[in-house]
Amino acid sequence: MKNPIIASFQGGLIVSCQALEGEAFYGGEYMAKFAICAEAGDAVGIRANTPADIKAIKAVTKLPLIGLWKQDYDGYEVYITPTLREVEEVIAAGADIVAMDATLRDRPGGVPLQTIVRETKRAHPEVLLMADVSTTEEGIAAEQAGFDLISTTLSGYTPYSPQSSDPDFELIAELSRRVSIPVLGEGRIHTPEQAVRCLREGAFAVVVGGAITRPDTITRKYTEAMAQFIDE
Ligand SMILES: CC(=O)N[C@H](C=O)[C@@H](O)[C@H](O)[C@H](O)COP(=O)(O)O
Repeated sequence: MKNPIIASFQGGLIVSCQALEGEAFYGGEYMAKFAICAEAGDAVGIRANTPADIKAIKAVTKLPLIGLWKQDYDGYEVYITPTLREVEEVIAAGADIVAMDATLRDRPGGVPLQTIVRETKRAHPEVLLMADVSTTEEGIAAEQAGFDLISTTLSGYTPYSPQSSDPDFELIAELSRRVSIPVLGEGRIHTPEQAVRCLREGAFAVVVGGAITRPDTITRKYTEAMAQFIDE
């Protein structure tokens, strides 16, 4: 039988509540408010960055939480939960699922992804692991490595994946055919119609961030469209 958290995601919307340092909404207090709004709007889960935000969100919602910790390491491109240290902190903060970069790129300390997956599963058998990928090959490798879910998070953010301002529907469709674990559509989903298309292409669930939780980006979409009209 499918894990109950995974089963609860089926066909649903997960809202990514993230703001980085320097953004107006930076901080757990604000992210918790976004999570409350997501729950009120019938989202099935939350995705959040940093142990502090994860703790703040867990305090105000019962929704399952996908946690990650973006950390830069000198000389490495991998930044989403790159080492076991971040994995442990994300779990200690209360995440039900840990999302991590599952590309085939080098990781800080030279620790292979398979080792991180194995060690995490050994120490925390109850925690689910989500593979953030940018290509079909990475998704297939992630399933073999023992991940529970795959998300298309990193398509457009690795130099070798398609660079587009829209969701990678092709990747969603291809991965859904090629792996047997759930595939989530994530990344640059701007509209409800695009979220529905992700499901049509085979996505098990959909993760939306900026289009819901980044008011500056949303504002810019309006101002740019209007400025274009004025210029015409
Ligand atoms: C590439 C990367 O670092 N993505 C991050 C992953 O956690 C977040 O910054 C995104 O907001 C999230 O993936 C949702 O995507 P969008 O905000 O486009 O709906």
